[in-house]
Amino acid sequence: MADIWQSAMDHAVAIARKAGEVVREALRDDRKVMTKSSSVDLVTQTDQRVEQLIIQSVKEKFPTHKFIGEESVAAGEACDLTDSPTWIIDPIDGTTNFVHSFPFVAVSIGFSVNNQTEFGVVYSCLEDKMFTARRGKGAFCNGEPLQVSDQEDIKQSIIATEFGSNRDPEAVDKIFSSLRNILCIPVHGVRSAGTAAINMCLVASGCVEAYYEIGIHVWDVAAGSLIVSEAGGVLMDVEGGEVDLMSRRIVAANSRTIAERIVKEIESFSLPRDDAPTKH
Ligand SMILES: O=P([O-])([O-])O[C@@H]1[C@@H](O)[C@H](O)[C@@H](O)[C@H](O)[C@@H]1O
Ligand SMILES: [Mg+2]
Ligand SMILES: [Mg+2]
Repeated sequence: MADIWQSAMDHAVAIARKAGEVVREALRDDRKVMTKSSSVDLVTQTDQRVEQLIIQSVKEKFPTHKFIGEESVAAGEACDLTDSPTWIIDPIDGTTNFVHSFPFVAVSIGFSVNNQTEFGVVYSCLEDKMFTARRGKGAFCNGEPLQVSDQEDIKQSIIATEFGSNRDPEAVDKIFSSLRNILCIPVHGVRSAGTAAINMCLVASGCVEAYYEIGIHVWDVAAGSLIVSEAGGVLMDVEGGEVDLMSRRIVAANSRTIAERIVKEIESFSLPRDDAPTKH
């Protein structure tokens, strides 16, 4: 039976690759850096240009589809996920890396229908790695199948996390307390790619056993979540319940065993949900 979303996924792959060319080109120029929620929450004109490139191209082919775009939300658009076909876009995941020419920068495009992610595309622009997943049909990198690590011993594992852009001392204390707890299990190591989407693709590729973070947004993880699941991985909330992509918290792991072991060490805290009503 024909897959009604195949043409949309094909478009996502094509536009992600084109966006990656824009990102690589922009790395050759000076980047005008602006800030959003704080002095360390960076955005550039390239983030904004790439998001508009993706959205305009989709509107031409799929005029009834909806969007959740990081920079559109930053400009005041709603972050509401409905049953409608919705493109969940992070035009540059790893903007701080992009500003500093640190070589892990991704374009992330998730696609949701009836509140279920149907496909995810993460293009690692400088590695030229196209990570894709279609619900129920596996996860791939440049067409090669992905499989999570089979490591079940946390003490033989590498764990990825990020420190985000939250500099509130109480939050930072919990972030570092969780990091200390996990490091002292002990694990083999902790890594930060600087982008949630690439961290999740590293889980899907079997390079790290788990990634966790409190502070992410739905656009950071929508595509990566399906790529992890379709590679045989597990998603969980940082307190062990079902993952909620709007909750700003996630654990993505190769197995429930590793996920539950990580959860035990995390000092969790809550943040306003992505879909919380915006205060006017
Ligand atoms: O802003 P951006 O580069 O698209 O996304 C980034 C995320 O990928 C990362 O996990 C988080 O720690 C950063 O604070 C930032 O949110
Ligand atoms: Mg992001
Ligand atoms: Mg971004």
